[in-house]
Amino acid sequence: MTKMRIGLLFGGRSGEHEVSISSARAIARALASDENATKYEVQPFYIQKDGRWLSGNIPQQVLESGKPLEIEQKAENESPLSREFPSFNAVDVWFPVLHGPNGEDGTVQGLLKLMQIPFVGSGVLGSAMGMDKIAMKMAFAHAGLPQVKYIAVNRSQIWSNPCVFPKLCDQIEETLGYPCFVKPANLGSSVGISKVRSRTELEAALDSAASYDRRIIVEAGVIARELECAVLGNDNPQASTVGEISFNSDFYDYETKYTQGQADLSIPAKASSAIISKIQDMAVQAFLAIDGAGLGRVDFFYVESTGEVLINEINTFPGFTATSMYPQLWEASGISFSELVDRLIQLALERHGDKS
Ligand SMILES: Nc1ncnc2c1ncn2[C@@H]1O[C@H](COP(=O)(O)OP(=O)(O)OP(=O)(O)O)[C@@H](O)[C@H]1O
Ligand SMILES: C[C@@H](N)C(=O)O
Ligand SMILES: [Mg+2]
Ligand SMILES: [Mg+2]
Repeated sequence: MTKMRIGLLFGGRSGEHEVSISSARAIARALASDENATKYEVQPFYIQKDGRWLSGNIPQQVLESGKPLEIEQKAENESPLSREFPSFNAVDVWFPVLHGPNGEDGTVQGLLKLMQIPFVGSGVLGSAMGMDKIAMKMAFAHAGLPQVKYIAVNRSQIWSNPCVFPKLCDQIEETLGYPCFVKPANLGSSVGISKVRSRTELEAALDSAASYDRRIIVEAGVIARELECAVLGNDNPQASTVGEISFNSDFYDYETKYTQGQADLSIPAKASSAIISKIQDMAVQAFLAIDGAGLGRVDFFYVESTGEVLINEINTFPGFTATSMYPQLWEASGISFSELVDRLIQLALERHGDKS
C-alpha cells in the first residue's frame, strides 16, 4: 500500500512557537504508532521564529530535541518560502500544528488552500475568526452565547495620542472595573495576558498587550470554575466529555499551563449532567458560529453560585502537549490519541472533497 505523505508543519512566527514544537512531537509520535505507521509517512516542515520554512533533516532534529533552532542570519531579500517551495509537492495532506498568529489565524490556511492540497483543521475564515478574540466574541454574541463584558481596543488608542489614553482607562474602569483581564486579541497560551487590579497595572498591561498586537481586548474578570470541551468534525461536529482545570496560581497562565504538576485536570468534570450537556451544546454552537472545521477546544467559565455558564474562547488548533486538555478529553471519550490524528486526516480529506 502506498503511504499517504503527511506534511507536518510546526514552529511558526508566533509567541506559541515552543508549544507548537511540543504539540508536533506528540502528533508525530502518534502518526508513527499502531496502524497509522502502515498508512502514513511523516514529512516534517519547521517554520523558524523568523518565519523561514525548513525541510530536510533540520525539522526532524527539532522534533527530537524539542528545542527551537537558533536563528541564523537570513540572506538579504530572502523570501521565507523560497528555499522550500519545490518540496511542497511531496505532500498529500498538510497537518499544520501551529498555534497563534501566522499559523492558527488563517494565513497558513490561505497558502495551503491555494496549493489545493487538503489540510487538517479550520479554513481561512474559521481560523481567522477563532484567533481574533474580538471577531470571535462578535460571532458568539450573534449566536446568543453568553460571555463576560468586554471592550475592544486598538493600539492607536494606547500609543498614538496622549489625550485618548486616560479616557480609555476611565472607560475601562467605569464599564468593567477591577479585576479585569487585558489580552492581545490574536494570541494564545496566555502569552501577553495580564490580570489587573489598579490603574497603574491597567496602564502597564495595555502597553504590554499593544507590543504583541494592534488589536487588544479588555474583559471583566469573573470568579468561576474553568471547564473545557473538545469538538471534532466538520459540518456535524461532536462534543467530547467536559474537563475541568484547577490550579493555585492567580490565573491559568503560561507557566501553569505547561509545567507538569502545576494544574490539575479532572476529566470528566464534576458537574451536573444538565451543566455538562449545556456546555457540550454551547461548544458545538461556538464551533459552527466561527465556521470551524476538523477540531476545536472551547473554554468556559462556570459560575457555580448562579449556575451561569459563560463562553470564554475557542482554539481552532488547541495544544497537543503532555499537559494539554484536547487529546485527553477524547481519550476519556473513547478515542485514543492515534485514532484522533487519523480521524483528523480523514476529516481534512472530507472537507477538501467539499470543494469549499
Ligand atoms: N474574563 C476573565 N475572567 C477570569 N479569568 C480569565 C478571564 N479571561 C481569562 N482569564 C484567565 O486567563 C486564562 C487564559 O485566558 P484565555 O483562554 O482567554 O487565553 P489564551 O491565551 O487564548 O489561552 P489558550 O489559548 O492557551 O487557552 C484563562 O484560562 C483564565 O484563567
Ligand atoms: C495552544 C493553546 N493556545 C491552547 O489553546 O491549547
Ligand atoms: Mg486561546
Ligand atoms: Mg483559553
